[in-house]
Amino acid sequence: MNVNMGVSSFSNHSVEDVVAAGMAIGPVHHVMQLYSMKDRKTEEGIIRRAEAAGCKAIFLTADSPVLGVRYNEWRNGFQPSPGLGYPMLNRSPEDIAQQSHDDGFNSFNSDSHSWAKEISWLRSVTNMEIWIKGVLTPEDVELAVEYKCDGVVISNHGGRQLDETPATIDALPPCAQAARGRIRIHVDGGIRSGVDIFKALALGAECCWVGRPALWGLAVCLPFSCLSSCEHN
Ligand SMILES: Cc1cc2nc3c(=O)[nH]c(=O)nc-3n(C[C@H](O)[C@H](O)[C@H](O)COP(=O)(O)O)c2cc1C
Repeated sequence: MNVNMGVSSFSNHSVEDVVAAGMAIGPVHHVMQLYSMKDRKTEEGIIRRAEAAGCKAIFLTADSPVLGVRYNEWRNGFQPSPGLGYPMLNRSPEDIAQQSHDDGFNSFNSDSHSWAKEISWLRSVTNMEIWIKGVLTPEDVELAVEYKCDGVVISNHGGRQLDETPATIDALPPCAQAARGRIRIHVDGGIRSGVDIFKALALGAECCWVGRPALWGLAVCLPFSCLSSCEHN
């Protein structure tokens, strides 16, 4: 099916385990999602583990220097289920139970990132491809070209970061036009069927990513349903 897998820095399973599970079902390209972090040693540790596990690229998420205001999560007192930690951040379940989700997120992530600072640092520590996830404007596509990034993911974080962001399917065409073939373009957000994928490819994306459909498939019937949610939609 040519499915790729992106591993979050906040994943509840390690990149080593996720890559092993992916490779057990077929050739899967893995990428490591990264945030700009306050502690470069933690950030570099994630990069080294991703390289050793065989990830091809870093997806640097640019849209979350701080966590968005998430009323539902506040109302529900969102926390990962007991027993789940953040192994890529070396945080045990007990560690993360001691902080709210927002405080935990904001304690790791740098709120002062910039193109110049982040890209040159990443280039100095890894040969993996560098993609910027969370681009929504032609201006940012131009900057990604200028900073010699390998690709951009047109994404609004599934609409979970800021209210009122443009839909990615609307942001895609001007971004693809600005790219003029100089940089690779992927998209995510609201991709729910083959027709959605067709539209995204027609509007200039090379590839689509999905977030929630995989989780819904897993929640309903574990891995079989997840695969079937990819195959049938
Ligand atoms: C539960 C959940 C956790 C997420 N965590 C991250 C994350 O750690 N880093 C990140 O860059 N994006 C994260 N995202 C956003 C996804 O990577 C992706 O941009 C989004 O889910 C795509 O929209 P879709 O769910 O409509 O397919 C998360 C999304 C969900 C639903």
